[in-house]
Amino acid sequence: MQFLKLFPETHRNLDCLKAASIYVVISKEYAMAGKKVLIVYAHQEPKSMNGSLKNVAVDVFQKQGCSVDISDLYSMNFIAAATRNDITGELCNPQHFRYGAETMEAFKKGVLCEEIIKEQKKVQEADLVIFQFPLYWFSFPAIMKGWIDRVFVQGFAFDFPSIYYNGLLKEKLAILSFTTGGTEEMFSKNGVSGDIRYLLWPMQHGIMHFCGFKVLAPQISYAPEYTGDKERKDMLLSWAKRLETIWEEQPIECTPPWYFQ
Ligand SMILES: Cc1cc2nc3c(=O)[nH]c(=O)nc-3n(C[C@H](O)[C@H](O)[C@H](O)COP(=O)(O)OP(=O)(O)OC[C@H]3O[C@@H](n4cnc5c(N)ncnc54)[C@H](O)[C@@H]3O)c2cc1C
Ligand SMILES: [Zn+2]
Repeated sequence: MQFLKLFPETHRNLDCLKAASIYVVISKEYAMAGKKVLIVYAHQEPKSMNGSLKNVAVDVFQKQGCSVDISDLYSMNFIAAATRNDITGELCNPQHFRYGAETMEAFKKGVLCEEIIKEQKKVQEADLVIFQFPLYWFSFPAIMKGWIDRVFVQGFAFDFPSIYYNGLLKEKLAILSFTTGGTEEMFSKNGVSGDIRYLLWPMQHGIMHFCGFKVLAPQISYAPEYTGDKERKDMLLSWAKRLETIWEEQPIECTPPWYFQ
């Protein structure tokens, strides 16, 4: 108060400051309100931890006024295998089938199968793609890997030389949110499974970054089957908390030192 008497101008300045901070809050909300999120979700059981993590994300984004699309791969009976059936038109070379070359051509001609076209549209519209899955053999479950194999077609997700920082999906963000069987300690540098970042290299760098995505730090929910209910609730809360400010996050520096140093 003494300070305000000495500097009466400050009243006005404080009002300006208040107005500015309200403006920042409103503009932040405005900025995230129109955002579009795609959750690519791979779990067979809605009551699973992965199911709960997916639901938490849907809740938070809907509260933010974002639109959320979900590709629930098991419910969709999504086909994991990359085959000739993915091309509905004539093949360029039926004598020697090359999946990559044929799907690239089919993408250009608009003759990929309906299932792939639908998923590509969802990716195209999304600002952020979240991959929600249980870790299977240090990687994605087959159904999700199949989604990647079939949806991230050359010409759509990447081309040459449009890879990594020039990948065709470079305006988008990606996050891997996954659960593990192993504990955090097992996935440490000196643990039996080695640093979790070693296995993130093919998934985050080899796939997401290759296609141009800006990669946000992964959300790892360690060993939910082996912790108590309180710990699981905390994992869900920390995901919800993180998602509240997800649009302000900076991507990781997705280069070898992040993974291997
Ligand atoms: C083929 C295969 C390969 C695998 N490879 C690996 C591997 O390489 N490395 C590795 O570490 N692990 C591996 N695993 C283990 C796997 O990653 C874990 O089993 C999985 O991540 C656990 O997640 P979940 O969602 O399936 O758990 P769930 O068993 O579905 O859930 C765990 C617990 O959370 C509870 N829960 C759900 N929702 C809530 C809620 N809202 N609040 C409180 N509790 C809740 C459930 O009731 C349950 O008790 C593998 C598993 C398989 C089948
Ligand atoms: Zn990278």
